[in-house]
Amino acid sequence: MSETGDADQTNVIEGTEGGPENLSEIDPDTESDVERAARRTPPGKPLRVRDLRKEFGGLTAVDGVSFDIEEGSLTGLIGPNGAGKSTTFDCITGVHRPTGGSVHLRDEEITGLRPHRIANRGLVRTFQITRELTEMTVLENMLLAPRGQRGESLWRSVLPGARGGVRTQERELRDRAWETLERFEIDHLAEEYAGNLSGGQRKLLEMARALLTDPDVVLLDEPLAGVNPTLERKLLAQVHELREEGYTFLLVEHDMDVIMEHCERVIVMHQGRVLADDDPETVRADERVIDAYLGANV
Ligand SMILES: Nc1ncnc2c1ncn2[C@@H]1O[C@H](COP(=O)(O)OP(=O)(O)OP(=O)(O)O)[C@@H](O)[C@H]1O
Repeated sequence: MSETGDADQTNVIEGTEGGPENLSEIDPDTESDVERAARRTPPGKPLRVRDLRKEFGGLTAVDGVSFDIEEGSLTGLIGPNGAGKSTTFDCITGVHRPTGGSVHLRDEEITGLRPHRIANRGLVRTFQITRELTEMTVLENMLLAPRGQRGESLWRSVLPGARGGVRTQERELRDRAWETLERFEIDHLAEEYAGNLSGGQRKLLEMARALLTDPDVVLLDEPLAGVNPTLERKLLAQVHELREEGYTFLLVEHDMDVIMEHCERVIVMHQGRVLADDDPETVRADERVIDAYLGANV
């Protein structure tokens, strides 16, 4: 069965789909096995992006982006407005089907797969809590693992009809939901409607939901927007702790101080391309980066 063939059996929880372009996978290309092997991720680099492109009509939003992400790292992805950061995230996570290039997660090519398929393989991103989800409690948000997360397959396996151990799996899912809420110190809010949470608490919930399914690689999309300094410290401390446990993070964040202080590596995008990819100090001193930011409406 194709990767997209059974997608409709699941409920759409969030608007992560990029439209008709997601409905099919990228056509198999004609490259040789040797070329294909060269694009796979080497050991210690769970995510490899090669020559990624995305065009919207006549506009090239992502123009040949390549990078590898190190295991257990916190890498920042920055760039002025319109640089192509979100589109890159969307192409990696299957929200958009790339126009060209490839994405590998460990040994597997995930280019053009639908978001939940990619999540099932261990790459997730944080999603904003949508309006429907604000009308559910925090715990319900956790248990209703959103489309595009590994929990979906876990949840499906506890539905009637699944073979054996249904209660055990359901209990495990609940236990993990509680543990994750405790980890982010929002377990006391479990019965609260998500809509009643503060901006910062919602960000913690978004992160908890992404982490619920124990992913390998987590893409954080502006996790600190609207977060007060106390919660910001808490969130960043969690990210560092999780990193030490082996999770790998790629972070899009507009707060440059956070990026420079917390990431060991920074990828700078400008006009759809990678302008610099280095440690924070080197990036900060890079004339091309300074020019790109000075010339842009950041
Ligand atoms: N769905 C779309 N249709 C058409 N153009 C798009 C679409 N999404 C993004 N773009 C365009 O692609 C370019 C890159 O946008 P993108 O949102 O990826 O940049 P960004 O670096 O994330 O910017 P920001 O920091 O402002 O969020 C921009 O010119 C944007 O207008």
